[in-house]
Amino acid sequence: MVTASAPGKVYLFGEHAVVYGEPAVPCAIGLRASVTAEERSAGMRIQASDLSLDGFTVEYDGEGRDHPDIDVPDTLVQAAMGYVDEAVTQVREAADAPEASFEITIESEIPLGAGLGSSAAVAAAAIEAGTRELGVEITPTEIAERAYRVENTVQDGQASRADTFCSTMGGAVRVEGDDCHSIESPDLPFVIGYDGGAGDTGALVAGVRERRKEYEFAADTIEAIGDVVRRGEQALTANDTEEIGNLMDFNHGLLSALGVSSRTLDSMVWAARNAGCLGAKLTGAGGGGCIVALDPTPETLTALEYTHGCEEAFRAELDTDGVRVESE
Ligand SMILES: Nc1ncnc2c1ncn2[C@@H]1O[C@H](COP(=O)(O)OP(=O)(O)OP(=O)(O)O)[C@@H](O)[C@H]1O
Ligand SMILES: C[C@@](O)(CCO)CC(=O)[O-]
Ligand SMILES: [Mg+2]
Repeated sequence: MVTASAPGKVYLFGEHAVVYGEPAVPCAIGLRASVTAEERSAGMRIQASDLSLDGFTVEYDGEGRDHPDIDVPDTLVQAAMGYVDEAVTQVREAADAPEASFEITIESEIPLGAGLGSSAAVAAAAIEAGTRELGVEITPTEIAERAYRVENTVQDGQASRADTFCSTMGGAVRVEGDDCHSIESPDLPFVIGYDGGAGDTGALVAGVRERRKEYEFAADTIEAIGDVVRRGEQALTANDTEEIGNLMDFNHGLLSALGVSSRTLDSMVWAARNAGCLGAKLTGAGGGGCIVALDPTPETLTALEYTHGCEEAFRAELDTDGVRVESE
């Protein structure tokens, strides 16, 4: 039995545009997803207690699938299982063990579908745990590549390597197409606001694709996000947190124009700005979920705690540890 974990992330800059080849800078944070894999002789069994309030267990054997808790909607089970199914496919391929079956248990501190990269963390941790359980050690680069394939399949062939590379390597990273590397980042005072909701990454990415097809200025907006990221990288190198904040504000406006913000995300962004943060933006796919603000003072955290629509506000720190084995 092997347990591996991987961190969630916030985007300083560049989500969505990164799907079209612009650069992005996500940073891993200290909230992790843990996946335990234990080989079984036949039939997969998956336990994912964070997926619904009551939690549920899914058993399947590759042919059909039944889930004993009949009150869990099929769509939730399907959506939920996509990432795990694909991660298991990657494990079997990496270990050259097409018949391998597992009992998989997922436990996560990362809210689901909220822009903090829960899917990438689950994929990376599942690949590490599953391959190790089969006695195969793969490099972080291969874990990142295989976790990317998981996201790309579930997101209908439209995913970037940003979330999966960041979750696998930890720390701050820069991703542009298939060019992925770790970068130096100052310790930034992240404050996260969470509206308790979620957005479907695949659907939001598809929405941006439609907008981009319909309006050429939406394509320009995506390029403008790329320009913001390039300026953001200079600000990071110069350790200029004020400028990083300004550029995060700009980035949020452009994401809003692409249609991926929401009323509560905007309220939280404005609450943070009114509290005097250095900058604030939605993080991840959007539609609902989390914003990230920079504020070394307690003001933004307090303001978010009193903001209508904000369910939870907390500080987060850059986590330099990527995917790691917890026990074997
Ligand atoms: N704890 C978990 N247990 C099982 N599956 C999970 C868990 N956390 C995430 N997942 C899978 O990831 C999906 C959510 O991924 P999605 O990409 O929509 O959001 P996210 O990764 O949290 O946010 P973003 O991609 O915007 O950063 C869930 O529907 C589920 O399939
Ligand atoms: C919206 C997106 O850019 C980030 C989701 O966390 C999608 C992706 O990069 O695959
Ligand atoms: Mg995701």
